[in-house]
Amino acid sequence: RTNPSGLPLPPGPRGLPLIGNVFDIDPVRPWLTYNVWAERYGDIVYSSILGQQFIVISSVKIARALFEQRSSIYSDRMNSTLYKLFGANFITGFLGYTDEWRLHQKLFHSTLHPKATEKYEDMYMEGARELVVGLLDGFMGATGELEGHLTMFSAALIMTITYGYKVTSRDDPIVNRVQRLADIFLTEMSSERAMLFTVFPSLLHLPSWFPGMAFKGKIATTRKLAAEVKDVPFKFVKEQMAAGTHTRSMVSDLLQSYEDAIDGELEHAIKDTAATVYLAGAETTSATVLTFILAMILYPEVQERARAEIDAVVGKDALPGFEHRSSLPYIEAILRETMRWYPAVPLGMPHATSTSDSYGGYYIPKGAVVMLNVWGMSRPSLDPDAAHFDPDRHLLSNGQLSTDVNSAPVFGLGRRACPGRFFAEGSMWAAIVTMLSTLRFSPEVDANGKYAEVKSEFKPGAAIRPEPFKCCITSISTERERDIRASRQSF
Ligand code: HEM
Repeated sequence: RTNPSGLPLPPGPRGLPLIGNVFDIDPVRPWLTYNVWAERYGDIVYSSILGQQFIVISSVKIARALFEQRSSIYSDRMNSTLYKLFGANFITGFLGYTDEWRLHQKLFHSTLHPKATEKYEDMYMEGARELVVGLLDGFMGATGELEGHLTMFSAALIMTITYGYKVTSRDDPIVNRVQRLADIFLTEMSSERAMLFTVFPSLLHLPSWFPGMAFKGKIATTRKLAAEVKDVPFKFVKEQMAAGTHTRSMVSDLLQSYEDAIDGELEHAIKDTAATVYLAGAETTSATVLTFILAMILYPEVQERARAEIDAVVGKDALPGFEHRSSLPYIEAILRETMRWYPAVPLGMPHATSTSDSYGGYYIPKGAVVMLNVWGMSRPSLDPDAAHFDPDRHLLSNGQLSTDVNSAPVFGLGRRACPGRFFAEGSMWAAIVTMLSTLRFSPEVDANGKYAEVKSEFKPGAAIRPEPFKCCITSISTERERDIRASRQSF
């Protein structure tokens, strides 16, 4: 669609010529700026940065109308030369709305749809129990130490499910390599830089000694690293399969189910989707579980109520498992509330329009970047209660879970919605329920016997996560602890 009736662009802040609104936006926490804009201009706001037009949506209703009902227009991504240059253009989330993306989508769907992910439930539980034992044996209350345990939890689980590869130490070479790549992508391919080179690709010809271009010096090694991240674990699976020693995984399932149809293109796509899993899933999962622990320390009454639900449904000394999930609505509500309270990806991943459109009397240009202000939908600035962690907001008066279609889309919406959602929810549920059944989280006690203050402060990154905090972790059930240690032998 073009703009034949001369419709206006959506309202928004007036920017400076050429650079647009670049200086208006909080560079570290842009979602805070978008909340202010939503209050001032409404739920659909237009802006521009360095010539790139973008639209920010702060209402679930509008987001659904565009991303779901008009998904053929709103499912593209910003096509930055920078991604290609760094060898990051294999990542599913960066692909345009192309046949290559459709193939990735099909592969993800066949292994990660809700029914298919049930086959990973034992692995989620195994990971959760390893995490609990790690916290009981190795956690000394030091700042930052908690992050290490959670990073290990999500990395090990992702490697097991994706490649059937067992990670046993924090120095694992395969995990180190992919984590290094994730760190480089995060620092060198910021959205602002990606946008700049999308609008002015010729700037990329400037030499690396030119101010602001030093990142070019890292391109060759990053591309090599990206190739290794895709090839090394994939080769591991193929070798294990050839020797008949492989354990079931996403990659082995895909290789087996497409056995007769495998050609170069398909093999390439399997490698790329598998490597995407760590880059998309590791930080988001560990950050969300860390947020959960912070909430439990700040809201001890929620922790106690959760424990009472587990004891009543599962039995005082028995261990919870997936067979209990549907009978534990309060635990499910805690998981939902954790993702609402501090959504790990507060602006989702930007979509882009593949043709022009109009909505609500406004013109939406082709090629505009369209962002979901998930933060604003989760925490409307006009709701004084929004900062409060309250799982009850997800429950009906009869104690059952609500099916609120207006809840913030923390996994995105439409055809580009997160394909790892069920994997993420299953693994986080296993971690949360296992920890609540065996551990108590509390603030650290200082030399005078007083609880140290814990603040809810968060830092941005690939996923936003709490600033390091100190805490105490104690075992609350010797029976469950014993059974967890014993069950690890059988995995
Ligand atoms: C708490 C955990 C997670 C959160 C909060 C999360 C959130 C998101 C969000 C907001 C998007 C953008 C959706 C959109 O564009 O509308 C996304 C995309 C994506 N996520 Fe997740 N995610 C999580 C875990 C995972 C896991 C475990 C995987 C592993 C398979 C994964 C794989 C992906 C992929 C491949 C995309 C890109 C989809 C596409 O562009 O078509 N995510 N995720």
